[in-house]
Amino acid sequence: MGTYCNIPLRERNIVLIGFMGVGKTTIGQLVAKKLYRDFIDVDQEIEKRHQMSIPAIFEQMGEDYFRKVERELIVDLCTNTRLKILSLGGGAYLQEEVRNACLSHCIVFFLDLSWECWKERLPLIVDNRPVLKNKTLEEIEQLFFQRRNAYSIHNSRVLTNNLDPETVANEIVESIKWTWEVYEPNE
Ligand SMILES: Nc1ncnc2c1ncn2[C@@H]1O[C@H](COP(=O)(O)OP(=O)(O)OP(=O)(O)O)[C@@H](O)[C@H]1O
Ligand SMILES: O=C(O)C1=C[C@@H](O)[C@@H](O)[C@H](O)C1
Ligand SMILES: [Mg+2]
Repeated sequence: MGTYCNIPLRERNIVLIGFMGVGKTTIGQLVAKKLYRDFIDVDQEIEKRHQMSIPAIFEQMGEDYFRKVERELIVDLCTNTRLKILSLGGGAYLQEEVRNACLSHCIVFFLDLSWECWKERLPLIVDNRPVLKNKTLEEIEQLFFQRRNAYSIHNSRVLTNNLDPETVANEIVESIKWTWEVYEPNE
């Protein structure tokens, strides 16, 4: 765990990363409840601040604008808040500045899912994820594997294949409590 960070482990934000639809929003909410912490979903926060849906922001303001807003919000949350559960949008972690902010201030969990399992999720999410719009399944598969390079830089990975959200959330909570106990045991 980064020794250059002076925030106690127990106070660091917990960040969930991973491809669209792996469950960052669903599972982040559950983790927050279980740890009695505030939950912030970066996509939802951007929608709230703009009073617009993500697809509308992409359409009317463009992806570059969205990425800038996303980056600035995440860097701000990582730098200026503690004790939160943060679920990122699926593409946020592709930005180096986002990775650096998350890795230097927070504990980063990569929610992983096999391509075979992910494909079954596609119908649930395809309508409101602009990045998937007009892409063939082959193109989405390419994106899925390309993005793994960025997601592979994390503190902890949870493989979620065939696990329900509750089970994944419990695994994350156990893992984080283990980390706290090992690195910062209570007196
Ligand atoms: N472990 C799971 N098992 C089955 N379905 C799940 C699981 N986790 C999430 N889902 C379902 O998959 C869909 C996408 O989940 P969710 O919105 O949490 O993904 P996400 O990672 O936040 O996506 P995005 O990157 O686009 O924000 C939802 O319909 C959710 O109910
Ligand atoms: O993976 C992506 O690039 C995205 C994922 C969503 O969470 C949203 O942030 C948006 O639809 C872009
Ligand atoms: Mg989400």
